[in-house]
Amino acid sequence: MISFLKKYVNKFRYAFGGLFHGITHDRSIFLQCLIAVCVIIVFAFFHLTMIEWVIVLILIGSIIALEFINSAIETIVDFISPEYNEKAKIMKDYAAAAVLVMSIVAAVVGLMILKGKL
Ligand SMILES: Nc1ncnc2c1ncn2[C@@H]1O[C@H](COP(=O)(O)OP(=O)(O)OP(=O)(O)O)[C@@H](O)[C@H]1O
Repeated sequence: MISFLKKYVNKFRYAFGGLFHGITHDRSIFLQCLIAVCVIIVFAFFHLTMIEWVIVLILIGSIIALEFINSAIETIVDFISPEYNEKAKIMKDYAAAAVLVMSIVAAVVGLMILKGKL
C-alpha cells in the first residue's frame, strides 16, 4: 500500500516537474501560458458567467496541454531523426496543426463571448 502511494505521489512529482521544465525551457509553452494569463486578465473585466468561464478555461487548458504534447512530439522527432526527413517533417507539422486547430477554435469562441458582452 505504501509503495503504491509512493509510486502515485512520484507520478505527480514527475508530471509537475514536466510542467515546470516546459514553462521554463520551451519558448512555445511559455508563450501559450503567457497568452493564457493575458486572456484571463482581459476576460476578468467582462464579467463572464460561470458557464462562459468553464468554456474559456477548458479551451485554455486544452491548448496548453496540446502544446505540451506538440513539444513532446518535437523532442521525440529530434531524438530519432536529427537530420532532415520527410516523415519527421509530417510528424512535426501534424503536431503543430493540432495546436493551430484548437487555437483557431478558441479564438473564435473567445470573440463570440466578448461580442456578447459588448
Ligand atoms: N528533422 C526534421 N526533418 C524535416 N523537417 C523538419 C525537421 N525538424 C523540423 N522540421 C520542420 O521545421 C518545422 C519547425 O520545427 P521546429 O522543431 O523548429 O519546431 P518549432 O515549431 O520551431 O517549435 P519550437 O520553437 O518549440 O522548437 C517543423 O514543423 C518541420 O516542418
